[in-house]
Amino acid sequence: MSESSHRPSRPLAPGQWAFTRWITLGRLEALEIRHPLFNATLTLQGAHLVQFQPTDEAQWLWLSPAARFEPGVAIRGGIPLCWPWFGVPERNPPEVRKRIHTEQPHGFARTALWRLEDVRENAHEVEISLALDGNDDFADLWSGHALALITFHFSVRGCRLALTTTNLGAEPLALSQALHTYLPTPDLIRTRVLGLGYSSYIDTLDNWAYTFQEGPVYFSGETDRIYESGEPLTVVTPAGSRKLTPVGSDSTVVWNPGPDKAARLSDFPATEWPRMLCVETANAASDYRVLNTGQSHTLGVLIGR
Ligand SMILES: O=P(O)(O)OC[C@H]1O[C@H](O)[C@H](O)[C@@H](O)[C@@H]1O
Repeated sequence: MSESSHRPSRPLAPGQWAFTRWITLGRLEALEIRHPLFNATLTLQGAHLVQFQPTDEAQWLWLSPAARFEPGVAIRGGIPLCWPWFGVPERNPPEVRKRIHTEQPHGFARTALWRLEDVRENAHEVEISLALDGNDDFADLWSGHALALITFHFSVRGCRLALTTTNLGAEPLALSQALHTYLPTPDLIRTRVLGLGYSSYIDTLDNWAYTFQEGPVYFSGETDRIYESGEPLTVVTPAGSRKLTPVGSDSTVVWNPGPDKAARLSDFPATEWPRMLCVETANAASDYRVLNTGQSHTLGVLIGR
């Protein structure tokens, strides 16, 4: 399929969009939004939000200085979409795992080419929707037939993502997924996540042991946890705070690679781990979802002030 076929079928008359334009980011086709109130960049590959920045503010998302923008390569930073499974296949519930025919983590959506469905703009907001058909094109990786539709809503208040999955297959569909949000911090050790207190989590670094969170989440190095909570969160860093309000989620992944894993990770400078953290709005572990034929589920997050 040629790249241009992913653009809207209507001819792009000059001036059709006031704030959005096509750009090439590395070797990827992308949409750049330059609105008087905010800027954002979104690649067609992965429907990946790379950057979001209200005017005169710092970037709200962390992007690795070593991120690559190449076909088939997951972008390190921004918000990768993990779909239709989260994490390594072998750690997924049997119902999810039985459809997966690869050992690759986090599904195939983050490296697949999505198609642009809609761009809407006004003086206050920009809304962009993209779609991906999870069908036989991915048969070597996964069995299923589902439509993924993501809508990004940008305003000066923040950005809102809504990822709706519809089961188009004849059998019930079990999936896990995450909006894998990378956030910046000037200093991880002085960063905390509020809102996960009094919930249980799976500590994947402690043999997937169930553990109880007493108060705020603090970081001292590598952290990789699946919290059984979809409550609103506040991430407090020395540079300020950010609120994350999940929709359709009862699980939240909190991740930082720490020094050793950072040195092994792709497209991740070894010294960068104290300057980022991931807080991922998820349907992971026992929070996986089952959709009957024709049924939809929306996983979303509002990243706000
Ligand atoms: O390197 P990636 O495939 O992008 O995964 C990055 C990270 O994603 C999630 O946060 C998982 O919980 C981690 O275990 C994983 O290391």
